[in-house]
Amino acid sequence: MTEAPGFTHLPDLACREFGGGVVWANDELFAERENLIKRAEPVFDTYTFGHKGQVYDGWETRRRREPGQDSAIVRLGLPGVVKAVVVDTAFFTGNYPPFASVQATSAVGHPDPTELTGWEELVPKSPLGGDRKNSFEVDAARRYTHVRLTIHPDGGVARLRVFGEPVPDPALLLPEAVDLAALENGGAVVGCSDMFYGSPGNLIAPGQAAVMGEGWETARRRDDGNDWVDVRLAAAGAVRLVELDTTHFKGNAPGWASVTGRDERTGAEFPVLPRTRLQPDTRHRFPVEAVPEATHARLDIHPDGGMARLRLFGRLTTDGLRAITRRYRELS
Ligand SMILES: NC(=O)NC(NC(N)=O)C(=O)[O-]
Repeated sequence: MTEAPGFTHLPDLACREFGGGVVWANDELFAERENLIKRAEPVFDTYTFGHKGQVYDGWETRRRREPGQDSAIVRLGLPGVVKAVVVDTAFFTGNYPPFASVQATSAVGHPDPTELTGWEELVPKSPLGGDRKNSFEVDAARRYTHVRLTIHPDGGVARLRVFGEPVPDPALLLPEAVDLAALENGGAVVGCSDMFYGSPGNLIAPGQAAVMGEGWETARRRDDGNDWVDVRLAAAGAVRLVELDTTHFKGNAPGWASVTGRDERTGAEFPVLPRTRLQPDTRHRFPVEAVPEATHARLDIHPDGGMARLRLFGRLTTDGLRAITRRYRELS
């Protein structure tokens, strides 16, 4: 164990605010895994007992009665090269894990946690101190997407920080693309199947959704149909990248989604994104092969559920840009 203050100026690639998620843990009886990547420093109140025991601001597993270890998997919000890991055991004194190890892997697309393979060791099984920041330098020149914290044999960890340098996927970098669906660019929701719990207008709002209530959410379907939303694009354009963000929708993300383009001038309809499996609480990004220009797009979710944001990045056509310019001049 070493002090690594030289790395703490780097971004925390796991941080919730950067899109990180604790996608799996084998146990979280005493305290929920999501606490591990909260940006705020951990806090503690004495004598706050809930149904399961003392309340801790961290991830805490039950006391093992058989040999073994406990693990939690974090999807990095910013995939990249890891330079240092901090296992912060703040306020865990009689119940911190005496040892921890950290593994990482690099996955393509949007896998289910059970599909992750190829784990590589970032930090070997190392002793931890209680109620302190345990820092470990990492020497691995590789882009990782997921990190797995393993505690030996059990106990509580307040925060896991993964300091490093982001490495973007060039397939997701589109020069000159704008969000054709965005409210701020002139996009509008013009129809939807259901808006029982949340307005579909939220899908195209600026910024990220802070909570589930800032997204679009339908009621549970009890028939064989599916929910959908229809968006009028800012102007005519060709979609190159679809972003479907299910952040905050953990037990109620749709299982699958598809996007269909439509050109209202000709009546043509064409697939933009075929029916694709979705993960809970994930900002999915799907590059799109060349598709015709559209004035509208319909998002179908199967069968129901909720979504935080829909982004349709693409290039405006010359006609589309002309229409936006004309409107701006007429109204300025
Ligand atoms: N007082 C405790 O913290 N006990 C237990 N933990 C919680 N959260 O209650 C334990 O056994 O580790």
